Amino acid sequence: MTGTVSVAAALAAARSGAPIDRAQATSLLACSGDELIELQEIAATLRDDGLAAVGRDRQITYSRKVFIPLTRLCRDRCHYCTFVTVPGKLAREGHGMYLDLDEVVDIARKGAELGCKEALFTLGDRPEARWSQAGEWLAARGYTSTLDYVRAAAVAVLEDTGLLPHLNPGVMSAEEMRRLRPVAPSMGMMLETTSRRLFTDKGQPHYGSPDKDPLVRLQVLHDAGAERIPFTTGILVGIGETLTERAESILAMAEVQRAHGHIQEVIVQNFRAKPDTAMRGTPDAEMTEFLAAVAVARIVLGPHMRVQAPPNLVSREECAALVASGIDDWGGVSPLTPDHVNPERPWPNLDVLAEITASTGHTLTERITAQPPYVLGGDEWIDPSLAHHVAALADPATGLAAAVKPQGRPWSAVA
Ligand SMILES: O=c1nc2n(C[C@H](O)[C@H](O)[C@H](O)CO)c3cc(O)ccc3cc-2c(=O)[nH]1
Ligand SMILES: C[C@H]1O[C@@H](n2cnc3c(N)ncnc32)[C@H](O)[C@@H]1O
Ligand code: MET
Ligand code: SF4
Repeated sequence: MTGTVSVAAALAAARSGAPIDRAQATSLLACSGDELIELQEIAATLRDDGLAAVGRDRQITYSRKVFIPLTRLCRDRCHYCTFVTVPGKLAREGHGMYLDLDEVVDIARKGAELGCKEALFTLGDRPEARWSQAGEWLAARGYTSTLDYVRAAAVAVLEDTGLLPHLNPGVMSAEEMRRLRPVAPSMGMMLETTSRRLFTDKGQPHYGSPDKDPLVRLQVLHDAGAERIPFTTGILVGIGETLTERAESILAMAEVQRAHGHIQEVIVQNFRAKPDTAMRGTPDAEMTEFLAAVAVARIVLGPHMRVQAPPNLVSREECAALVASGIDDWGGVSPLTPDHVNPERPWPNLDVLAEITASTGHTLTERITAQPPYVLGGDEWIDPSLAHHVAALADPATGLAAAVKPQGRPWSAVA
């Protein structure tokens, strides 16, 4: 057990660029007032230096995307989740267990018209393990699992629209990721937290959700690294984790990145209570704590990590505070589809986001789903089966988005 560290000593360590340990990170996560301002300055300077060093002075990126909720059925029951539903409810509302391929392609095609370049597949984890209706729906169409269907849907999007899939289907095995790698330039799964207590203890948000065991999630992160998949992860702030647990979660992501180098971005997402969930009475993540978490993530993960916070989960003024805390990416923003995970929080219009970003002295810059170093990294990171699809949307000089509209093109597996 490390002892407590004074905030002043932890700030001095952060300022000097020394590695930050658990006790120091915990102490920094508690900063408020003038100390928070100092913490934010350290983090923002680190971000600025990192971007300048790679020739991207003051660029803050986003990915123009459509959100494709392939299925809302899930074997888990996270207490904060409003996305998850049950077969009876879907049937009553006249919806299928999954989106059909033509529904998927229809969303992507409308997105392509609006210049979207990413198709974000976010879905429930392995619903067939809990719901026979899910397994039957898949079997009737010749699919062996939800992830098998994700692969087919990604191929349909690539061929019919040219959008690049980003897969966020929850826990995957190494073998499942290997099968999906040729159809998506990037994938992701939030670590959420390393707190095992939030999973093992009755009444806690991850109790009863086998896919939220942090040991399982850390294994996924390591497996994705071994498979050389540009990977997005992150933490959910304010679900009942202590500051020490929050510090441990950030340090764990840094450790994974040191081992494999595949973490293309880290999302720091604030919990927002939803009325129809078990956590409806839990207060939203507190803004001071959230800003400190963003800054500590930046400091621990370093100048070359892309640190992302979604602009739709805070106010306009708070967006500026996120920039001041060291983010350099807004994540996926859609001119078409809602954020189905946070349906009550519309994205700012892209002109407004550009204005907000400009007001902080930065330039809003469009990227594609895989972050520039991975786009430019060739075969090590982008499967050869996707090379043409990616090249069609990327600026070859920067690895960011080119000024083009996606177009469908045939996809085939390259051995
Ligand atoms: O609209 C959303 N996009 C989410 N995204 C997508 C993200 O906004 C971007 O599309 C990706 O970062 C593209 O690089 C996630 C992606 C992941 O890999 C893991 C978690 C998330 C979480 C969300 C989310 O809650 N809402
Ligand atoms: C897709 C990601 O969205 C996040 N997520 C799920 N529910 C909420 C909520 N109520 N508030 C904020 N983020 C949420 C989780 O981190 C999940 O992994
Ligand atoms: C809708 S939540 C995002 C995808 C997956 N079910 C997870 O929790 O990781
Ligand atoms: S957060 Fe993801 S894993 Fe948890 S219930 Fe919702 S869809 Fe399922």
